[in-house]
Amino acid sequence: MSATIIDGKAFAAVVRAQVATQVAAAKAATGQVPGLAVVLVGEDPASQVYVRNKNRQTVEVGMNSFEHKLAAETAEADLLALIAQLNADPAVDGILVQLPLPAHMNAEAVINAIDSAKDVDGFHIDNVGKLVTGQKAMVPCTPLGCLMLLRDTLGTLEGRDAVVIGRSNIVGKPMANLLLRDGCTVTVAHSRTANLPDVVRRADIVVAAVGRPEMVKGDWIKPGAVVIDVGINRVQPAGAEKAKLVGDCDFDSCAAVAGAITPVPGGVGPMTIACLLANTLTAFCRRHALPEPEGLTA
Ligand SMILES: NC(=O)C1=CN([C@@H]2O[C@H](COP(=O)(O)OP(=O)(O)OC[C@H]3O[C@@H](n4cnc5c(N)ncnc54)[C@H](OP(=O)(O)O)[C@@H]3O)[C@@H](O)[C@H]2O)C=CC1
Ligand SMILES: Nc1nc(=O)c2c([nH]1)NC[C@@H]1CN(c3ccc(C(=O)N[C@@H](CCC(=O)O)C(=O)O)cc3)C=[N+]21
Repeated sequence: MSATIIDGKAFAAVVRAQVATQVAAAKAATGQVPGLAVVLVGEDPASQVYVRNKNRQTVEVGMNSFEHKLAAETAEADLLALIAQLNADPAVDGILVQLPLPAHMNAEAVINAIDSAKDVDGFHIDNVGKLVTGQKAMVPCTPLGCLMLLRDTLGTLEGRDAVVIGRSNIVGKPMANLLLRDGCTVTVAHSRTANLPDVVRRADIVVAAVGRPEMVKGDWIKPGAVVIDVGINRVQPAGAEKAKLVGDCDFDSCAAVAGAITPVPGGVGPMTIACLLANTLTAFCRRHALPEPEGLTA
């Protein structure tokens, strides 16, 4: 194996420590601490794990955490009423509605009902528009975490060829826009892309956000490229009792060729939560007309 392993877990701990320091300073300046409200509709076990982790880490950095659990059959109108209440609550700086929502709800309408200043996921149409046009926005947590890891690994991203595999609104598209803003030449690949391995072979930076276990193989990777694996796939290995977590990249074969690579778990996942806390602090600072948090925004 030749690649450097990018330790997202350790980097995320550094980000959280920076958030904690700046939360303490914000508290000293205002007498208040940032608050994050997380709304979970239904009982998806994976979502429950994330929400529990978010809750614990929010409290650890000195913020208030407000958890709202609603039954899967909750009416959309009731969820919208809760969002209206959180929008109006001065103790709440950030609102995250865990996705996916149950099928009977219109996720777009729900997301756009969140006050865009409190939209710490960066999914509200106003924040998407601001990101694309280069205005100050709330930047989606997973792509922001990937950007931090890439800047730390490579320094400037200017002039690099980047291939993002996946075009979702949550990961692929905002990732592509952030890389474009940092000066990369960006290709966005997806399920209809022709000759995907050849497209990926051009890349100095590969971001895989596909949701297909171990799809990206080592012989797709240009020697020395930086590989960011966003995928979180729970698989059941033959003969093994416990399910395990794998990424969208075949780790061993990619690590043999890449210059640097993120592992799963311990790569992008912990950065997503750290960036959620960073965004909540950013929202608090903007609302209280404090300076932007240092080193925590895109
Ligand atoms: N680490 C973290 O914090 C997070 C991890 N994730 C993980 O990242 C992965 C992607 O998530 P998300 O973006 O929400 O997923 P989506 O399912 O919304 O999007 C997947 C994208 O991959 C593309 N795709 C699917 N199959 C192929 C294929 N065979 N070849 C090329 N492209 C393909 C799809 O193309 P098309 O548009 O044509 O259908 C789509 O654009 C998942 O594993 C998810 O669990 C997600 C969020 C946070
Ligand atoms: N509104 C909304 N915003 C999100 O950001 C959002 C969401 N909905 N729905 C689900 C996805 C997924 N997601 C992850 C967060 C942390 C880890 C994470 O911490 N992963 C650990 C492992 C955790 C484990 O063991 O299961 C790791 O990769 O090391 C993973 C995935 C955020 N998402």
